[in-house]
Amino acid sequence: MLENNRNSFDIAYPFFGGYLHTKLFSIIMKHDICDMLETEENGLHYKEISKITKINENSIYRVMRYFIPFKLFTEKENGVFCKTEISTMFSGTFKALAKRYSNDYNYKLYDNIEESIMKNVNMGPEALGVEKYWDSFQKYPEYCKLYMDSMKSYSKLQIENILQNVDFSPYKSIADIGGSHGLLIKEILDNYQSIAGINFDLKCVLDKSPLKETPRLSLVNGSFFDQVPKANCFILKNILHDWDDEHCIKILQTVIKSMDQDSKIMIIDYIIEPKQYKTQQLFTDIIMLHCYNGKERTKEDWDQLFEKANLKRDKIISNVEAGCQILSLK
Ligand SMILES: C[S@@+](CC[C@H](N)C(=O)[O-])C[C@H]1O[C@@H](n2cnc3c(N)ncnc32)[C@H](O)[C@@H]1O
Repeated sequence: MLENNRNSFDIAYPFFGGYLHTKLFSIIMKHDICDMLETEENGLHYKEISKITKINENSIYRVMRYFIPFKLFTEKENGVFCKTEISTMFSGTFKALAKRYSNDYNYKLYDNIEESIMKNVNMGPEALGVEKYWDSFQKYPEYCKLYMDSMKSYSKLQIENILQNVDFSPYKSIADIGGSHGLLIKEILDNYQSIAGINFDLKCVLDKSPLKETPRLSLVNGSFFDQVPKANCFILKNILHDWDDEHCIKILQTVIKSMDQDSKIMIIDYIIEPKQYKTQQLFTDIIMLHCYNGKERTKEDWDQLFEKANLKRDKIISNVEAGCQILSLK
């Protein structure tokens, strides 16, 4: 009976306790506590953690202990906390994503999510006091940095897979439209010595990127609603899901103007499969609604969009880690 009760609580807790859980997790991430714990064997006493972070001894002990059932830490001996597979993840691959999503800006951003859901309109920017989500980057440069770092680490999860699945050799020039940190185009150029690349994004984003121009890499700023540079291949990775169909068509039309006869557009985004829902896709679908009026799309949604933009889908290359690729022809 007791076990049953515990199980029921474990199931029920994330539904009503998620806010507290993530708020506590944000303290762990803000103070880089996962990084402090060296190995799964050698831990750190909570009094040491308290000294480094300046968090009260008693309360940091209770916060660390809180996360033990969630396997974020283990407590080897009284008061000594050690790393686990999960905290290793949060000091590596998922560090930047976790920092961004558990950050105070995100709490501010989601404060009015109920309004977005009630109206099916993106009210997120209003919560941040800006007209469009992208304007928040100018207003809060430190949030822009968190965002870029998170997109970079998310991209790292995708890039290896993209390079394995896509042959870029037919193209002389590739423009990554909304390329942000520029990690993808840099990797493509490193792998294909004959290709010239362009990383295209808003000025405020490129100004923050450590990426530098090289003889084969140009950095071009501007808006994809106005004009994009000419290229043989245009990559739109995690771009169209940020926008409703009407804006996607405008973006695609801008790209079409810069295409020549043989140019291709490569869209790298999710494809929702109704009978195989994935947590990650449905999570970002809600973010898209609240922040941008965008959405994650099914294959049918994509095809309808392409039809409206006068584009024909060439092929779906493959399902990859954290994304899907679709090739479109003009
Ligand atoms: C979700 S991020 C994707 C970044 C990158 N492609 C990736 O997959 O990591 C969307 C990008 O679109 C850019 N963006 C938003 N509005 C834009 C506009 N009007 N013109 C050009 N880029 C824009 C943002 O600055 C951001 O870098």
